[in-house]
Amino acid sequence: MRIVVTGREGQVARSLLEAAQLRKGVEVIAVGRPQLDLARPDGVAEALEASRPDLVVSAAAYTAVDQAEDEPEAAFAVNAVGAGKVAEATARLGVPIIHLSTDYVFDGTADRAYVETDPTAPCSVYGASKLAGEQAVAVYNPRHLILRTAWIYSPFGKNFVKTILRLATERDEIAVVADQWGNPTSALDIADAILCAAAMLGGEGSFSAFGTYHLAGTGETNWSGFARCILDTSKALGGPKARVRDIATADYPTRAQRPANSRLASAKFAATFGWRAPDWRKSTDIVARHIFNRS
Ligand SMILES: NC(=O)C1=CN([C@@H]2O[C@H](COP(=O)(O)OP(=O)(O)OC[C@H]3O[C@@H](n4cnc5c(N)ncnc54)[C@H](OP(=O)(O)O)[C@@H]3O)[C@@H](O)[C@H]2O)C=CC1
Ligand SMILES: Cc1cn([C@H]2C[C@H](O)[C@@H](COP(=O)(O)OP(=O)(O)O[C@H]3O[C@@H](C)C(=O)[C@@H](O)[C@H]3O)O2)c(=O)[nH]c1=O
Ligand SMILES: [Mg+2]
Repeated sequence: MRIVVTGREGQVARSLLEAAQLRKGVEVIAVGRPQLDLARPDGVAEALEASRPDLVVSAAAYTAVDQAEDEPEAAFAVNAVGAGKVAEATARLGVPIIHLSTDYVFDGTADRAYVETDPTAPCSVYGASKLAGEQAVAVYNPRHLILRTAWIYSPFGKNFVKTILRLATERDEIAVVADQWGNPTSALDIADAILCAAAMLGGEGSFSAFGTYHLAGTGETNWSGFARCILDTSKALGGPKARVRDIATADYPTRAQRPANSRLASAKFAATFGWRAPDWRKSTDIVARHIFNRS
């Protein structure tokens, strides 16, 4: 099976490329700028056709949450129009699409983990642009899996784990918000889950459970708890050390508003695909070992 993933250097794209190396019968090809530029929709179909996919993983996105508040047109061009173009191209090629979306489609006012049927109400431009992307993907290709995930970290690219490790080399104490709750999710786990789902989509027998799924790490924490776990792990592996101080969201002003509760219930994905993420602490340890070259 030939899987084409959009974006070359993204966390999910790089994790998929790495995961595919360990599997027989799966080839992952990453296509990104300049060949495939989601902000220039005219070339999207051509770039995907040229890579002859059996399945497309739509992972590329405008992911700068605060910056999106200042350039909503750019965020919507990539996350809504661009995602729709990718889906349209897959429909024309007659192949399914696995599209990545986010917990930030919710406003965070629920007092429990969100399920797939909960009403969406994004409180940021990024969240709104990703929601518009979900809707476009669903319109253009009925053979879609929309995977809403959250708080992605990995050995690759920019993410919270790498930011906290960097800050720990610069400071003795790091102040981190303790009133936003969610599920840290390793991109290495997402890649594993995607390959598991892809095998079912492309396997014998007709797959019919297309639709929207939540797919996040097992267990929940807040950003401060996540930072503590990262630094405990770092200390144990001989990496940088720092203390974490709990603060409130109001003490850490940002351009974009973020949901106070963005916990996702991933039971539907587990029931359909027989795959569940490891505990988030276990996955944090694995990613930290990759970063420190200690796996
Ligand atoms: N990061 C997170 O915490 C979360 C992410 N998601 C979603 O999961 C998906 C994967 O996220 P992640 O791997 O972390 O993303 P990254 O931010 O690591 O990577 C984004 C990728 O998108 C590419 N990209 C950005 N703009 C364009 C464009 N105009 N044309 C083509 N490619 C472009 C980037 O390319 P380049 O390398 O050239 O910059 C990069 O490869 C995204 O859809 C995101 O919205 C969902 C929940 C949480
Ligand atoms: C670096 C830092 C962040 N924070 C806070 C800010 C924010 O509320 C939280 C996380 O910071 P980030 O910049 O990683 O947050 P953010 O970029 O909003 O992360 C989001 O990215 C997009 C793409 C998603 O789809 C989401 O699931 C989520 O992962 O921690 C601190 O309190 N102290 C710090 O030192
Ligand atoms: Mg960020």
